[in-house]
Amino acid sequence: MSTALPILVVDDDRYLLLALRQTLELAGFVVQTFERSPAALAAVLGQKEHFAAVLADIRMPELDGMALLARLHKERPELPVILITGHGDVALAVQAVKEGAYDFLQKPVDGEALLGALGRAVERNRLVKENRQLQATLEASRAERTAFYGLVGAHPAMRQVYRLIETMATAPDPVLISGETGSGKELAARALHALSAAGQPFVAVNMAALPAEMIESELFGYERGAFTGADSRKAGKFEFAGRGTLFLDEICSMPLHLQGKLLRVLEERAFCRLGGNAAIPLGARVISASNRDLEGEVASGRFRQDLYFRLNVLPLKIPALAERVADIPLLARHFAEEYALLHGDAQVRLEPAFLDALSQRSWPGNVRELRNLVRRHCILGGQAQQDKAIGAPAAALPASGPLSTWKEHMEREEKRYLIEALAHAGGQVSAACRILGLSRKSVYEKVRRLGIDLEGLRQNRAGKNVT
Ligand SMILES: Nc1ncnc2c1ncn2[C@@H]1O[C@H](COP(=O)(O)OP(=O)(O)OP(=O)(O)O)[C@@H](O)[C@H]1O
Repeated sequence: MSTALPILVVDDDRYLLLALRQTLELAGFVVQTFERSPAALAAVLGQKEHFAAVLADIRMPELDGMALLARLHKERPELPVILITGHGDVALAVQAVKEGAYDFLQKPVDGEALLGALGRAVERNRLVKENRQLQATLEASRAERTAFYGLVGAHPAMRQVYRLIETMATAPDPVLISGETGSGKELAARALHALSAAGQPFVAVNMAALPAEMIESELFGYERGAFTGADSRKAGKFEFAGRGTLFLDEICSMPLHLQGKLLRVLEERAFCRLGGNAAIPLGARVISASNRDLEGEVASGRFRQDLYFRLNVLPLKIPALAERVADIPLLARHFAEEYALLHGDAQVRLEPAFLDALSQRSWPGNVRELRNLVRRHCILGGQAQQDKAIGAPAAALPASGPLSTWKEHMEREEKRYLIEALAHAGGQVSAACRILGLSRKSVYEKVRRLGIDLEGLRQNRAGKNVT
């Protein structure tokens, strides 16, 4: 410990003052003494000296030690004050410590006890100051943040999101993330997970991408024989999530009858596999997300109000890209860098005109759409036709492809999933039924409705067997 620290000593007893000065100076402190406490107070508040500690007699005329302590504690709360008390003053000294004194010493003052108390006091003072400096540095770097756990953005609205995520990470309650499609809801969920359950599983389930009949078994798992095709026990997403995070994306697509079941699970914090009775404790935190207005869904009776309240304990709104246009160049450069890194290419320079044009067009697909457009730009390079369009004034800019309707999107997903299962089953419908947990009737209905070439899938499989 450096001992060249300034200590203020105040005592109306001139002899004691002299003795204290000698002891402290011998120990290497720089000592300033006062016989009158108002002068001592003025020296501290006058800011001429930054004392490391104050040593004051408790009994003094004019301003006594307790009154001096009260003033110092109010105006310089971090400055340690040690009071010197007489024999009969122990109760008063205890009171002084309650009111903020760092310590007290009894007369006659023992040199060793004095140096010990002072050493501890200045050390604490140093730590408090250091901590304050660290906090200030941290605050400054927070205020300048341009990225946060995979989320890129320096707009105040995004910095507010970062702060909220940090706060929400300290509580175990459900979080409901809202925001337009492609605005970064899943990334926000992953950031929350990284801060609250790093090292534990993050399990994401997209309610809109799963056929309605499969959602229940996907979430809760099943016991052998729970339904036709359930020939072995299977764990569900709740189980896989363990003590981590279960991310329920597009929660508004959850069928009504399952919403009641999810509500019960969240309230009882336990669930059963389908066809089973054993209650499995729910250890994971549930984060849900919706790009539709859930309150509107509740009003129209498509979403249970009680479940909405249960999921929306901590609401987190991700702003649309249109609300943070200033972040577009930063995001575009980030995606160009990401592309170069992934493909081992030299980084594409993004021309100011290109960045300007990006900032002027509209982004119905939000950051996802921006990412796709920047990637296309990186792939096609400066000469490509698209580039001309991308670099053109806003009015001439095409969207990065028309968005399909909800129904078209769902049918595409359904078809893709069915083809995957059928291909996996070698075109055998009965085997695909087992994988999908669907009846033959409903698989044939889907094959017909979605125009899937079952024969082609079978031949493809046969061809593969031959070669
Ligand atoms: N702030 C961001 N910084 C960097 N990348 C982002 C940001 N926001 C979104 N992205 C990227 O955009 C894409 C879409 O993000 P994400 O899946 O999190 O959006 P979402 O809101 O969950 O979309 P949806 O509602 O369609 O499920 C991802 O590739 C993601 O990495």
